Amino acid sequence: MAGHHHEHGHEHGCEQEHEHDSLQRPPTGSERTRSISFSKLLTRSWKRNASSSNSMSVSSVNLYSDPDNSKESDHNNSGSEGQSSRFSKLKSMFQSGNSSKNASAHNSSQSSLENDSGSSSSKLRYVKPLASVANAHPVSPPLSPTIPETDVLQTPKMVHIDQHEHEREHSHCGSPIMLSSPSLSPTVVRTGTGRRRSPSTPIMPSQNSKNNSGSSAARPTNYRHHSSSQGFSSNNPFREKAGTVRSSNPYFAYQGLPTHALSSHELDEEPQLYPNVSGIHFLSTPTSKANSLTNTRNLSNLSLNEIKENEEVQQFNNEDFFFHDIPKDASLKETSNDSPSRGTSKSPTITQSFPSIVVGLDNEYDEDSDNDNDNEKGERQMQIKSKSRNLSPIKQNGKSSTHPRTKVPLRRAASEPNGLQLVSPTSPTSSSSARKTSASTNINNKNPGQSVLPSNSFFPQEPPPKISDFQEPRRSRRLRTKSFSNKFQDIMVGPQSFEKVRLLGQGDVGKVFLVREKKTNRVYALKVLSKDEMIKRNKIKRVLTEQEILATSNHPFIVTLYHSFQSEDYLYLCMEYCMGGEFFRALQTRKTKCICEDDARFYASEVTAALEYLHLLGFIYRDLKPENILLHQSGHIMLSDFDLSIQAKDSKVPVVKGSAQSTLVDTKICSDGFRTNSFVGTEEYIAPEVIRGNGHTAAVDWWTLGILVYEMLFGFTPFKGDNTNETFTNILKNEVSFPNNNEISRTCKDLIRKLLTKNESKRLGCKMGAADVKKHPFFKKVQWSLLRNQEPPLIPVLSEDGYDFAKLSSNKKRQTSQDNHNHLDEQEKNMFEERVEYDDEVSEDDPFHDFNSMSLMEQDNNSMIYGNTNSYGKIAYTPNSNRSRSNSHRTFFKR
Ligand SMILES: Nc1ncnc2c1ncn2[C@@H]1O[C@H](COP(=O)(O)OP(=O)(O)OP(=O)(O)O)[C@@H](O)[C@H]1O
Repeated sequence: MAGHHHEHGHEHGCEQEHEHDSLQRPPTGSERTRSISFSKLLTRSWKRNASSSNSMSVSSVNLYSDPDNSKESDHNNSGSEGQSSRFSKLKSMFQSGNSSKNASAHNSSQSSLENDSGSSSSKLRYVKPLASVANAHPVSPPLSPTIPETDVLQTPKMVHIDQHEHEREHSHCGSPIMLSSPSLSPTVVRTGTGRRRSPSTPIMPSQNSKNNSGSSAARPTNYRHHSSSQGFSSNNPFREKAGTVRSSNPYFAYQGLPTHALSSHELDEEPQLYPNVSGIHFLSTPTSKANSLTNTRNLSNLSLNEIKENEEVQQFNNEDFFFHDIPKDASLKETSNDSPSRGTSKSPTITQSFPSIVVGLDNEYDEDSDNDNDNEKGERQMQIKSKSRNLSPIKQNGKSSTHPRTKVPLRRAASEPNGLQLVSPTSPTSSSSARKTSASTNINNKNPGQSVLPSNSFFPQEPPPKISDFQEPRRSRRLRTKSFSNKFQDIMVGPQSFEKVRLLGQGDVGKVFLVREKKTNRVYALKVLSKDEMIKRNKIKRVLTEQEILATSNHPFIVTLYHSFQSEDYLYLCMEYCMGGEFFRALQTRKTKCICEDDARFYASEVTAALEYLHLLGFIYRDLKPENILLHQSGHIMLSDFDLSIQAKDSKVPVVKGSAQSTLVDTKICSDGFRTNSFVGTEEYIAPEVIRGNGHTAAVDWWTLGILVYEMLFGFTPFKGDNTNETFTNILKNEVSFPNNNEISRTCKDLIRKLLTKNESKRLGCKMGAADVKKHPFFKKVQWSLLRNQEPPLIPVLSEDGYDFAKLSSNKKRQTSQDNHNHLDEQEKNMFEERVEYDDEVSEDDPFHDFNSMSLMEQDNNSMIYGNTNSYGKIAYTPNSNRSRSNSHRTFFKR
C-alpha cells in the first residue's frame, strides 16, 4: 500500500500549495486521466458505483464505477445469505484461487481489466519499474517543512479520493525528488535524485504463468534454452538441482530475474537479452511510461491471481545457490552452516516463549480437544501448534454463552514480557472455578491498583460473589491455542464500534482508516481487508502472518494490535494510530530529504531493536523501508506492515552470550537453517540473495537496514538504476559509494558498507544477528536498554491552522459528521456495518478460519482521544527542541 498516497508536493512549490490543489481545485482533464489509470489499479470489488454527484469527486466516479460489480449484490444479500452458502462461496473462491483451474477468478478479473482499453492493470503496481517514469519531471522545488493532510470533515469526498489519487499519481508518475544539498558530490551517480515512494505493494512472489499467453507459457522451454546459453553444461549438478527450485519459482530459472522485473511487453515478445559482465542475462526493461502502462496488463492479471508462495524452503543445497554466476565475494555455500553458535544450548535466562507457530501449517488439534479437561491439556500442548480445531457452530450454545462482555480490569498487557507463561496451564483437575483461580494469579490480568487475590486457602470453597471481576477473560477455544492467547481475549468490539474519520492509506486488498471508537472516543488505525480480494490474490497466508506477528509482538517499536476480527466479507486489524504517519513522509519534509548522522543513529538504533525483537521471535521482516516505519506521536518509530514477513519454521531459543554487563543475544540462531525463496521486498531495498533467487535468511533485514541508513543520510538509495534491471544489476555488482560528504563519519560509512556486503555470509549480522550490529562502533554510544528514553529528532504535531474541532460549531460538527456518513460509499458502509463473525462461528474449512477475532487484554491503553482539540487531519513535524537545545541526544548517548 505504500505507494499510493502521501507523496507531497514534488511538483509544487511547497506541500501546502499541493494540499490546496488537492482540496480545492476541480480535477483537470489530466487528473481525470490519471484517475482512470489509478482506477485500473483497483480491482472490481474495490470499486464503487458512480453514484456520487459531487463534482469534486469525479475521480471517485472514475475510480469506482463498475456496473458489473457482483460484490454489490453479495453485500445486498448478505443479510439473508445463509452461513453455509457463504462458506461454500468462500470455499469455491478459495479453491478457484488456488487450483490450476482457477480460470474463473483469474479470467473474470483479467477480462474486466482487459475491457478497459489502455489501462494499466492492478499488476502494474507490481511490475512497473519505478524508474520507468522517473524522468518525467526532472526538477522539484524545495518542499515546505510541513506535511499537509486534508481534513475529511470539511471535504470528505476530496480527501478520500482526490488526495489519494493525487498521491498515487505522484507515486507512480511524479517527479523524482531532487536533492538540493550542495554538499553532495557531483561525482556520485544519481546525486540529487531522491527516491520516489516505493511501490505500494512491493515486489511479490509469483508463480509461473501457465495461464498467460505468449512467452510465459513457453517459459520452461525458454528456461532450458537460456540456461544453456548461459554456459551451463547439461551435466552441471546445479542445473539438476535447479529443477527443484525451478518448480517453485521458475522465473529465476528462466533468466535470472523474476518476472516482476519485466514488463509484459518483454514477456509477450521475444526476450531481448543483453549480457553483463557477471554473465547474468537480464532482459532490458522498457523505460517509457507508455510501454509500462499499456503492456503490463496480461502479466499483471496473471501475477495477481497467481501469487503463491513456496516459502519454508528450509535448506538449500549448495548447488541451488548457483543459479547464476555470483559476484566474486559471494560464498553463499557457507551460509547455512556458519553460525558459531549453531546447535548450542538453550539460555537459562531467557524466559520468553518463542512461538513455533507456522501459519498455514496443518497441525491438527488433539482429537480430544472437545473435552474440557483435555482442552486445557491441549492448551498447553498447543502453544506450539498453529492450527486448532474449531468448535463446530453446532456445538455452541449460542453467542451469548461464548461472549459475555465482562469488563475485566487489566494491566496493560503490552508492558508484560510477551513470553512469560502467565496464562498458567491450569491443573488437570481444573474446572471453570479453577480457571478463575488461575486467573487470579495471572499477573496479566490483575489490576495494578489492586493486590493479588489471596489464594484459595483464605477463602471459602465458593468464590466470593464479586469474583467475576477477576474472571479469566473469555477466549474462544481456538484463541486459547494461540501463542498470543495470554494477551488476548474474545473480541470486545465489532465494525460498528468504530466511526471512520478518514482514510489513511490503501492497498490492493484493503484500506487503512483512521477511526474513532464510539464508546471510548479513542482513535485507532483500522485496516480493513477484503476477503474476496485476498482469496483472488492468494494473500490469505500473508494476512494470517500479519495477524500472527502483530498479535505476538509486544514491543515499543512495533505497532500495537488492539483488536482483530472478521465479518462475512472483511478482516479487520485495529491498531494503534501512529500519528506521525510514515517516516518516509517525515524524511520528505527535510529540505535535503535527509537527516544528520546523529538523527540517523537514533532511527537506526530503534529499527535495529525492533528487528532484533522480530528475529528473536523467528520472524524475518523482509520489507524494511521508510514507508513501513511509522512515527508514533512521541516521535519514536513503529514498524508496521508485516504482510511480507515470514516466520522461520522451528524457530529456536536464542543463546545469550557475554557478561551481565554486556549481554548479547544471538538472534541469528532463532531462524538458523531457515531459508526461504520468495521474491519479496521493495526494489531499491532488495538484497542480492533475493534477486539471485537462492533463498534468503534473516540477513536480508540487515541489508535493508544498510539501505535505510544510507537513505536517511543522503536522501536516496545507493543502488537505484534507471530501471529495475539496472537497479538489480547495481545491487548485485556495485559497491556502495558515498557522496563526497565529510559530514558522514568513517564509522558510519563502515557500518553501511558492512551491512551492504553482498555476500550474506560475510554481512554484518551474519554471526550473531542483531548483536553484531549493535556492537558496531557506529552504535557504540547507544544505550540500548534506554532507547525509549531518547528524545526523538522529529516530533509529529497536530497543526493549528483551523482544523480544530473547537473552531467548528457543534451544529456544523454534527452536520459534517452526517455528511461524512452520507458520503460513505456502499462498500465502506458495509465495512463499518457488518457483523463480527466470532471464532467459533468460522468453520474449519473456511480459508480465514485461522484469523482470530480477539481483543487485547488491556483497558488503559495509550491510544489518543479523538476530538479533544483536533481532527487529526494535519500533521507537521517539528525538530525536537529538547533534543537540540539541551543536546540531550549527546547526553543520552554514552560518552
Ligand atoms: N497504525 C497506523 N497508524 C497510522 N497510519 C497507518 C497505520 N497503519 C497503516 N497506516 C497507513 O496506511 C498505509 C497502508 O498501511 P499498510 O502498508 O499496513 O497497508 P497494506 O494494505 O498492508 O499495504 P501494502 O499493500 O503496502 O501491503 C501506511 O502506509 C500508512 O500510511
